[in-house]
Amino acid sequence: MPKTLEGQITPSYFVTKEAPARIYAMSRETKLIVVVRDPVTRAISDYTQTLSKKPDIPTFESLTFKNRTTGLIDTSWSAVQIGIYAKHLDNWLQFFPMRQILFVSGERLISDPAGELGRVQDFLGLKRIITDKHFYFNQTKGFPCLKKAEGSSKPHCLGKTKGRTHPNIHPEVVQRLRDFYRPFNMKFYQMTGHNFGWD
Ligand SMILES: Nc1ncnc2c1ncn2[C@@H]1O[C@H](COP(=O)(O)OS(=O)(=O)O)[C@@H](OP(=O)(O)O)[C@H]1O
Repeated sequence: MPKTLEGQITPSYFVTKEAPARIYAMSRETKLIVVVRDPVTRAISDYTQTLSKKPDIPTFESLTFKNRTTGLIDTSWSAVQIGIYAKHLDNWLQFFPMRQILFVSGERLISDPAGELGRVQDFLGLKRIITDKHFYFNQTKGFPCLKKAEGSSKPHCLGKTKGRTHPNIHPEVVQRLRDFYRPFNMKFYQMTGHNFGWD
């Protein structure tokens, strides 16, 4: 019988302080896959998702800053906090070696899904079964879609909650966030040995 791999997906694992110790206690051989994207876009996407559920929340700008005049960023706001990848990774590296962690680029998952999934398959020790021929780019959605969904002859695209239009954020605020994340991004590139090109 072929060996099977079991997996579980939860976006909050990566940023949960207790998660590495708990997973390590369960199985120290576990392979970890994390999808990361530009933390600034991630924060805006996060805010957009919350806004779609709670339209009355304050503006992105007012949540970003502790003090708008000094430009002091509120790092306790989860949309900001989650994007400090180097800090979260540090926590995982107390338990797991880098070779057991794969970071998938969210940007490349859109521009080159087969390439990125090639890395995932290699990391999991699987044959490269998913390739370019499984995808087509849907211009309307702005995302790649599967030519055929599993067990079906029909295409499959991501659901309508993906690719929500992000609100326009003042360029000054975006720039301030870019400056804030830069040192953490550099540290993250160093730790992973991979330049994600977010600057
Ligand atoms: N497969 C794949 N490839 C590329 N990008 C993807 C993919 N799946 C989800 N996304 C984008 O991730 C953002 C958060 O998605 P979700 O709404 O699914 O978030 S959550 O997992 O429910 O928290 C959201 O980003 P934005 O659309 O830019 O806001 C999703 O579009």
